[in-house]
Amino acid sequence: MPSQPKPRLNLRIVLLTFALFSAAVTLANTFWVMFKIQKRELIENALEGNRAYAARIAAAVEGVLSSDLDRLEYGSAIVSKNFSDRQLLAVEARRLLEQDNSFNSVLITNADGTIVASAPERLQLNGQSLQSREPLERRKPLVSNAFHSITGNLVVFVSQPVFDANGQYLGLVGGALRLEQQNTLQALMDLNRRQNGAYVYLVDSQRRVLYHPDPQQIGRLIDHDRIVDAALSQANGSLQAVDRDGNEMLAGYAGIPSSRWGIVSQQPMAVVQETLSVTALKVAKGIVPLGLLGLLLIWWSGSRISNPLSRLADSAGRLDVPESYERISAIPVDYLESWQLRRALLLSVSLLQEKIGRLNHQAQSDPLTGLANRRAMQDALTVWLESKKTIAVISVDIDHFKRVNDTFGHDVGDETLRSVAGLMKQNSRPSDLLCRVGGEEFVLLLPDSSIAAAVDIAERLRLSIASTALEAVGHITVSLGVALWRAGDSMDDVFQKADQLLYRAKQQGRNQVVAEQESSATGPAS
Ligand SMILES: Nc1nc2c(ncn2[C@@H]2O[C@H](COP(=O)(O)OP(=O)(O)OP(=O)(O)O)[C@@H](O)[C@H]2O)c(=O)[nH]1
Repeated sequence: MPSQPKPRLNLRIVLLTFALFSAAVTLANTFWVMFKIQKRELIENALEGNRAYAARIAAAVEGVLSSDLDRLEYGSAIVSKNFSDRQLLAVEARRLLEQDNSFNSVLITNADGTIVASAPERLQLNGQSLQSREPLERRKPLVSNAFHSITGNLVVFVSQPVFDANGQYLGLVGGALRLEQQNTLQALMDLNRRQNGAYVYLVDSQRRVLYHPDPQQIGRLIDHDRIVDAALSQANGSLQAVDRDGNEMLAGYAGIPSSRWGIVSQQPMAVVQETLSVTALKVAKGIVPLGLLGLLLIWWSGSRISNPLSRLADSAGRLDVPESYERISAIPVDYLESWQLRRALLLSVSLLQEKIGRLNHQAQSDPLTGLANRRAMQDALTVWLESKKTIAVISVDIDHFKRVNDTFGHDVGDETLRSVAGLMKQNSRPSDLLCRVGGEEFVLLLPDSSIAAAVDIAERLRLSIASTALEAVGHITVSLGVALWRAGDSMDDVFQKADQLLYRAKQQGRNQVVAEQESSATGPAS
């Protein structure tokens, strides 16, 4: 099977990363959508506000101009009755000027455009020619575009033609509005100054600025500006566009039909962006604590979900450890999948440990007799030498076992070995360890035993074997050597001693026990 590298990510990291990532994306998305909606709304509101504002100002300007025309029409009617009376014309010009603040100067010209009366008189305009020829040619009520007057001021000229009773054109009565000076138009516009970076300006049909909150801009020509184009089309609407100075603007526009002028009310997009940034910051401040709480909650619940799985996975890698079953049982399982996994693992632990136990038993026992083998004896001694004060060692060897084999065959020999093992079990305590260490050699280890107690057991075993008639073989005997290990002794020396005592028992005629200290053999069974 091809070996794959061990994955470095664990479930907890995957789960938490995914959950936190999803939450963060959802939060960011919500914030982004809110931001977009808010932006759209602010833009639409600004556009609609400017459109409505431009329409309102246009209507007001239209009202001012039409009332100026009305006043001049009235003056025209008065002077037409006696146009040759210069005194009358002068009085009427003064009256029109002083009536209110509508005009900065009032002129009356004859049909050639020569000024025949004017106010204020200090300007001394009488006898000079009218700069703008258009009103003379058109012979209609007219609001001009801006132009430079005789005195060099930038003005617009509002005029009414003067006809006699026969309909003959006599000249005109007109009022000049100086764009840089206070007049009703200026007063109206100044009254309507706007907040939040928004402002209004007025252009004539030739794109010249007639009013602007920044006086520097008055008289300037605005070419190539979509917003001005829209205003001069005389429609009322709104537009998001870049102005001539390269600033993105949210503009409303409206036309003034009597003069073909246009009004623009506009607000830099940057102001909306700024409002938006402030709102976004407020929203973020509101969202962040709640968002953090949510993320903490996800972190906590993610940990709770993944914790049992992590612990189960960790335990799955160490099923062979003896305390596995208890450790896995202690893992809390709150949901079905973890419960199923725990149950499966517990089952695996039981099966595995049962199998390990079986293998251990097989590895540590003698297959013929079922007694412990040398390895098991070593393992037991490793533990006992640490914890026991004494261990009695009884070495057992069957007498003339070769004869059994030779006489009855190997199988009967094996059966005899099994019978001797059975008798050894019968004559020992559960705490004793019975081992087969060679062909027909056995060792009994008796923990916490005295030499006398060990001799008793050895003797009982000898008698038991000698008195038992085995099938096919009949009676056999064993010889035994008994030695005692005390804490601090060398175990190898004690085994050697037990073997020497056994050898002595053989030499002394077999079927007897020879123990240390007394060094006396208990006599053979008679
Ligand atoms: N059937 C059988 N015989 C075995 C086994 N292991 C060893 N033997 C035999 O046990 C016999 C041991 O014989 P010896 O060591 O000469 O000693 P003995 O005949 O018992 O004589 P003494 O020990 O001096 O009383 C040999 O014939 C071995 O072949 C076994 O597993 N099964």
